[in-house]
Amino acid sequence: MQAEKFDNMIMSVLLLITLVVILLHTFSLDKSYVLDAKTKSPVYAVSDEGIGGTSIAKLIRDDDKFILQCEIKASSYAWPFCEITIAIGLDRKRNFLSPVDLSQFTDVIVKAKYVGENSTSLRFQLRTFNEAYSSTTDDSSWKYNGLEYWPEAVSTSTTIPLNALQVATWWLFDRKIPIKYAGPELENVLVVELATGNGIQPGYYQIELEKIEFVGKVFSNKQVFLSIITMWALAAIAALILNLQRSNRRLVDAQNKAKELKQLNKLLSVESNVLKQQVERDPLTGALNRIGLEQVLTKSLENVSMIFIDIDHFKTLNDKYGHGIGDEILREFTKLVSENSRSSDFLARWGGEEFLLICPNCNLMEAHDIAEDLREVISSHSFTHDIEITASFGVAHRENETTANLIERADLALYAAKAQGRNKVVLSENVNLF
Ligand SMILES: Nc1nc2c(ncn2[C@@H]2O[C@H](COP(=O)(O)OP(=O)(O)OP(=O)(O)O)[C@@H](O)[C@H]2O)c(=O)[nH]1
Repeated sequence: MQAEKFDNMIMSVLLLITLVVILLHTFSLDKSYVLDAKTKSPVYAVSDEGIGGTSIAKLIRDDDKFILQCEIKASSYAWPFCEITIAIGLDRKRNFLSPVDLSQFTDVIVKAKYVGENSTSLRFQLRTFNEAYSSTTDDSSWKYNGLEYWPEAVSTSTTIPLNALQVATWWLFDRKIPIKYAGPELENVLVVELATGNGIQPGYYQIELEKIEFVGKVFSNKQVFLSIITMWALAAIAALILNLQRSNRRLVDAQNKAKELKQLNKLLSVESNVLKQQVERDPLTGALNRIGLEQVLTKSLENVSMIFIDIDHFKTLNDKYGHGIGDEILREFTKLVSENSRSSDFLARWGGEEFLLICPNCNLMEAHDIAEDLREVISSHSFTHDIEITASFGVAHRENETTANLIERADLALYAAKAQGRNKVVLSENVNLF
């Protein structure tokens, strides 16, 4: 239960984290990189003058904008232009400084427009460096990633998705750039350019540039979803390990409990055996008592014979040696009879110095032989204090009769044995003869 609560709590925390991350990513965590009149990067006006053309460009830096004054002149140079160059990766002397990585941004908002009579398209370009094909000293080796567009007359803001930028094909062709580098690369931007468009007619043009703003998310969608998936995957692995540990612990607990129960069972079974012994056994001799005898006789035993045994003149023995010695003799007698009867036989103390030996799978003659052997063993045994005793035996085989009847017949045979002078074995069958 405790573990379940813990799991639910962890699950809720993970869900909450996932939700918060998605919400933050969607509605917040924006980043931007702004280039405006306050930028510290060097900003220049460039024209075709010097590369074969005669156009003149002049840059005025206002408080809140750049103004490019441009006189496009017809000349032998086929592609006259004027341009604002913001050298974000160069120093003031146009030396290579350090490129800026703009690849993590998704869009660029260009706030620029033509003012005055003449207007045409604008060319937005990012010039990038790749050591595979660029040289730090030759700016014509820097890739042209650009887009030409028509600025709105009213709204001066144009949003350009950065994935819409294309590499100038004339540059790819001129520089013999390998195809694998033919696509836009925005990792190492050195220069941001805003130039007049292609096919511009001679005349005076003025461009006002307020701001170029690169916008994007602090983390990319890929990063966010990868982190969420990683978090859930780690949580799943942790949950698996935890559950495995819990199962192992439960297994060990169960095994310990089973062991305890087994021990308890053993103890109970020992106790129950002791109790059974106490209930079914005679405390003095350890032979079965009447309850024990009854248990034996209710078993479905086959071919049962019964031997009634009575120690001769036990009263005299008691009188002579005392009751204590009499008890000792009874114990020793029981031991002797048990040791000299079959392991399948049952010895019970019927009362006083009287015993019954129940012999299953034993016909009358076999029972007679057992009794005879016992008689001899007893009479020849030297008991405690060198006492010698004898016993008389009445033997009966169970016929189709009640137990009481069988006992009575064995008792009668015993009586006959006593009558014949003791230390005798008499079969029930022969009782009537006497
Ligand atoms: N020491 C001792 N004596 C017992 C016990 N139970 C019965 N007795 C004695 O056993 C004697 C039985 O005497 P009797 O029934 O007269 O029989 P007996 O003296 O053996 O004579 P026969 O059976 O005719 O040979 C009595 O003196 C009883 O007191 C017992 O648990 N311990």
